[in-house]
This record gives sequence, structure tokens and C-alpha cells, in this order.
Amino acid sequence: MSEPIPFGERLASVFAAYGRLCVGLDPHASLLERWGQPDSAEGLREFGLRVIEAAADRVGILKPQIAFFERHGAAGYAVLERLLAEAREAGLLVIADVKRGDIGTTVEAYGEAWLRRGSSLEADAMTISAYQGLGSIEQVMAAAETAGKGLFVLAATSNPEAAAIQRAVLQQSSRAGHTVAGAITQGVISWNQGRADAASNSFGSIGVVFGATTDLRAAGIPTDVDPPRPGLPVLAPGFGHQGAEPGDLRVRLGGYAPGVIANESRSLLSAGPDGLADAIARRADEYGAAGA
Ligand SMILES: O=C(O)c1cc(=O)[nH]c(=O)n1[C@@H]1O[C@H](COP(=O)(O)O)[C@@H](O)[C@H]1O
Repeated sequence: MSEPIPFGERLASVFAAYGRLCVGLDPHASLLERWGQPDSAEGLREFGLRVIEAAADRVGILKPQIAFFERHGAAGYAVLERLLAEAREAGLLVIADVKRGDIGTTVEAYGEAWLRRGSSLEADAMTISAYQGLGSIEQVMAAAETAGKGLFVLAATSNPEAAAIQRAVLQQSSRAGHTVAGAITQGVISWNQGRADAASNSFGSIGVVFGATTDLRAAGIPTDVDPPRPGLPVLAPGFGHQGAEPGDLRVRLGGYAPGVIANESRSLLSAGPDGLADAIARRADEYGAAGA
């Protein structure tokens, strides 16, 4: 196998070619109905193929939400395998939104499922939870980098219920006094900075998830900071349906803005199969016009 290109480098190329919009592949039952598709594996396949067709060459990043495929059991996973392969063949950077996490040895198996080169579920990156401690996912962070893959660690998510836990202040640890969200963010930044080739990379390969609607300062993540070096990839859902707009990006994300992947799912998918390509192109232009 050829030497993999680091995920952070691939992300930088995608930003340069297409900007930061990421199309969310979230086949909600209500959307399948609106698209005239059955709520079945066949419906998922048709829906997914149309989304990939509309996204390819208009944006550079696709985020399938795995729950909507898991609803259909093995048949849903079979469709997902095909869609992941089609999307990657179409040149899209694919972030599998799986939100996995567990003790170290088990979470390593999740990493192999979604990020191992040649796996039937191979994606370019996955979302992951550090609720069992950032140390529990270190092996996956290392394995992802070796394979040229990325990870997005949940830090300050977009759902309002998250605040009580994510804003809690650590009592004991080298990051005592930081919020949970702040400590995870700093841990990921430090990890990227500790890589041998950190200085030559524009982006690290390990990123975080910040909700675009989240008050990051209140979550203990100051945004009036110089962008970290290497840059921190930030998966930011919450644009579109959840209320954030392209023009808000710099204000909300501050020094983290350069690494932001702006995910939109329902706001784009609700344009239906016929209007989707135009909706994606229009929205990609809006991010560009907002200097975002
Ligand atoms: O990790 C995620 O992608 C995620 C994190 C988060 O904090 N909030 C959030 O909405 N998401 C996901 O982002 C997508 C948002 O969808 P829309 O609200 O329809 O744009 C869904 O797939 C969510 O599961």
C-alpha cells in the first residue's frame, strides 16, 4: 500500500478546492418520505446515491450519520458499505458520524472498523467520544494517524443538554480548573502539537466537535485566541436547521474558524432530490461570500 497522506493535509486540500461546507447524509424517515422513497434499505440506497451525486464536485466533505442506517440492521449496513465506497470514489472526504467510545482495547476495534484501510466500512475520519477519558482513545488517535485518517472528539456539542456535563470543572488532573470541554480541546491541541511533523502540517489529523450554536466561551473554550499550530480541525454541526448561519462563523468560532468544517444536514436535504444540487451550490457560495 502507498504511504498515506495525513488527514490534516487532505483536509487542507479540500478547503482550498471546495471550501468548508460538509453535506450531512442523514436519511431521516421524514426525509425519505419527502423524497418519495420507502423507509427501507432500498430507500436509503437511492437517497444516499442521489446525495453523493449532488455533493460530488460541489463540496469536498460528506458526513453520513450512521444511526439512520443502523435502524435498518444488516441491510442498512450493507447499503452503508456501498455508499461509503461510492462517496470516497467520487473524491469526497467522508466523516463517519458514529460517536463511538469505550475502554481502550474495545475502542481500538471501533477504529479498525471505520478507519482501517481496506475495511468494508472504511471512512476518512470518524466521530468519537472521550467520556471514558482522552487516554482511552489514544491508541485510536495513533492508529488513525498512521493510516492517514482523522478523528473528531466530541468537546462542546450543539445540544443544549450537554452543557451540564461539558461545562463541569475538573477537580483532579493535570488540567484541574478547566471545563471538561476545555480540557478535551486542549488535550487534542497538545496531541497534534506533539507529532513529529507538527511544524510542517497546516492541520493536525485529530480534531474536535464544537456545535456552531454553542457558546464556546461559556463552555470554557476562549475563542479570542491565535489559531493553534498545526491548525485544529473542528467539525461544527449546527449550521442551517439548528440555527447558525455562515455569517456567524467567525464571531462564534473566533480563532478556531480556519479549521471549521460547517456541517448541514436537514437544511440541505429538505430541498429534495431535484433541488439538492442547487441548494448545496448556493450554500457553498454563501460560506465563500461570508469570507467563512
Ligand atoms: O457529531 C456530530 O456530527 C454532531 C455533534 C453535535 O454536537 N451536534 C450535531 O447535531 N451533530 C450531528 O450533526 C448533524 C446535524 O444535523 P442538522 O441539524 O440536520 O444539520 C446530525 O447528524 C447530528 O447527529
